[in-house]
Amino acid sequence: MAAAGGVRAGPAPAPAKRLKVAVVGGGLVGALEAVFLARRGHLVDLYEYRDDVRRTPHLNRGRTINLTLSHRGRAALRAAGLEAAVMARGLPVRGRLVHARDGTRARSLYHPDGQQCIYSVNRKNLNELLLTAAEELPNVRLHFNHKLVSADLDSGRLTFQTPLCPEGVSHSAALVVGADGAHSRVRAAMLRRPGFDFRQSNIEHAYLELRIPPNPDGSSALEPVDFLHVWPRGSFMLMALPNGDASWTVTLFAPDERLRRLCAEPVLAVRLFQTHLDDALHLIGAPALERDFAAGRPSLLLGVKCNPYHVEGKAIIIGDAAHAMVPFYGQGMNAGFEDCLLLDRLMNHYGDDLQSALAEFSLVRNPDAEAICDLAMYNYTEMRELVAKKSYHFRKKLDGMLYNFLPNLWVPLYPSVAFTSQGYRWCLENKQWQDKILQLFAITSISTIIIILGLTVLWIWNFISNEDLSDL
Ligand SMILES: NC(=O)C1=CN([C@@H]2O[C@H](COP(=O)(O)OP(=O)(O)OC[C@H]3O[C@@H](n4cnc5c(N)ncnc54)[C@H](OP(=O)(O)O)[C@@H]3O)[C@@H](O)[C@H]2O)C=CC1
Ligand SMILES: Nc1ccccc1C(=O)C[C@H](N)C(=O)O
Repeated sequence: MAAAGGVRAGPAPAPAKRLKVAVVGGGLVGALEAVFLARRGHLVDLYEYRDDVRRTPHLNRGRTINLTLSHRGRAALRAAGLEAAVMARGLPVRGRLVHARDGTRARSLYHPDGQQCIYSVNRKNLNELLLTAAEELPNVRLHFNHKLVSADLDSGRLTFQTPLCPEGVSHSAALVVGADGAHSRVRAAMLRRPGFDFRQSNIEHAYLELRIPPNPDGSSALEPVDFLHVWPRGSFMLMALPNGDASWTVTLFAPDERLRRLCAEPVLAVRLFQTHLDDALHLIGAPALERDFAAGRPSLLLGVKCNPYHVEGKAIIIGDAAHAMVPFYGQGMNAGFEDCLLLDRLMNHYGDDLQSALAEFSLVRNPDAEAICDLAMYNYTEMRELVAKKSYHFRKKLDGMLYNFLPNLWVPLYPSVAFTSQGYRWCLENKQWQDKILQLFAITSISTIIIILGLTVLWIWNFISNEDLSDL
C-alpha cells in the first residue's frame, strides 16, 4: 500500500466481525480513530463538518494554538504506526522559561533529569497527516462538508446537512463514534437518555493568538528555542511555543471581558504590553500587536464532563466530545489519542462483544478524564501565578531531589502526567499524597525546631535561676 507524504498506518490487528462504522468529526481524534477502526477491518465513513483541511490554506484564526505531544499521545500514534511520521514534524520542548516582571528569566525542566521532553506540533499539519493516513486505508471513506444535524443512536441513523443537500441526507451505521469536539452533536443525542450526566463549565478567561516573526535572516528572535516561554502575571499570562519556520505562536490568556476591551481599543493593548510584557512587545512589534488585536476575536474556553460515554454497543463519544478541557496542561490531544488506544485495546480484549468493550471504556476512562480536566485547570494557576513564586521553584528542586533518590516512589506530578501512562486519576492522587507527606514533614520539622528552641530557652532560664539561687 503506497502512502502519501510518507505516512502509512502500521500493520493491522486480527479482524473481528466487520462493521459499518460512522466516525463523526475529522479533527485529530476522529482521524486517528478512523485509522484504528479501519486497521481492525471495519468499514469506516468519516464525516467532517468543515472542508478538507488539506485544501484550505489556514485554519480559522484562533484555532492554531500549538499542541504539545507527550508520552500518551505518542503511545497511541505508535500503536497506529504513525509515531515516526508525526515526531519528524515535532519540535522538542524541554521545560518552561519563565519571564519575570523585572526581566529576569528562570528555567524549569519538565523532567527532573532533563532527559525527556514534550513536542510542539502544528495542529493543521498533524490533522492533515492523520487524514491522509486514514484516506490511505482502502476501507475508509472521508466525507467533508457533512454537518451532523441529528442522530438516532438506537438505530444508528444519522442525518447530515451538506452543501448539495441542505435539507439533510441520511446515513446509517452499526457503530457511531462521536469525535465531534467540545460542542458534540453525538453527545447532544445522548443528553436525552436516562442516567446521562452532563456538566459544562465556562471559565471567565479566554485567549487571543499573536505571533513572533523570525529575524530577517530566518533565525529565531526568541531563545532558547527548545523551551515553552511563559510570562506569568497573576490575573493573566502570555505563552509562546515554537514553530518549524522559526516563528513563535504566542497566546495571551486573560479574562474575556478584558481581552474584548483590548481588541476594541488596541492602543490599550500596546500600553498593557509596555507595562507588563515589554520584552515580548519588542519581539512582536507594536504595529503588529495593534493589528492583531484590532483583527482578533478572543476565543472562549470551556470544560465538559459527562458520563457514560457509550450507548449499549451502538455509540461512543471520545476526545473533546467526551471530556473537553481547558488547554493549560497541553493534554487535550494526548488524552483524546489515549482514548483511541484504550478503545482499541478493549476491542482486542472483548472481540465481537462490542457492548462490553464500550461499557468498560466508560467505566475505566471516566475517572481519568475527569482528573485531567481538573489538573488542566490547576495548571493555569501554576502557569500564570505559581511559577513566579520562590516556593514553586523550591518545591520543584525538592521534587527533583526526591525523584533522584526514590525514582520508583516519588514521581512528581508533571512527569507522571506527561511521561507515563499511569491513569490521570493516579497522577492526581499521587500528587495529593506527596503534598500531604511534605506538609507532615514541614509540620514535624517546624515542631522539632520549636521544641529544641523551647528546651534551649528553658535550659538557659534554669541556668540563670541556678545562679540567682547561689547568690542567696
Ligand atoms: N484551539 C486549538 O488549537 C484547538 C485544539 N484542539 C485540540 O485537539 C484536541 C482533540 O480534539 P477533538 O476531540 O478531535 O475535537 P476537535 O474539536 O479538534 O475536532 C472535532 C471535529 O468535529 C467537527 N464537528 C463538530 N461538530 C460537527 C458536526 N455536527 N458534524 C460533523 N463534524 C463536526 C469539528 O468541526 P468544527 O471545527 O467546525 O467544530 C472538528 O473538525 C483537543 O483536546 C485539543 O487539544 C481542539 C480544538 C481547538
Ligand atoms: N500546549 C499548551 C497550550 C496552552 C497552554 C499550555 C500548553 C502547554 O503545553 C503547557 C505545558 N504542558 C506546561 O505545563 O508548561
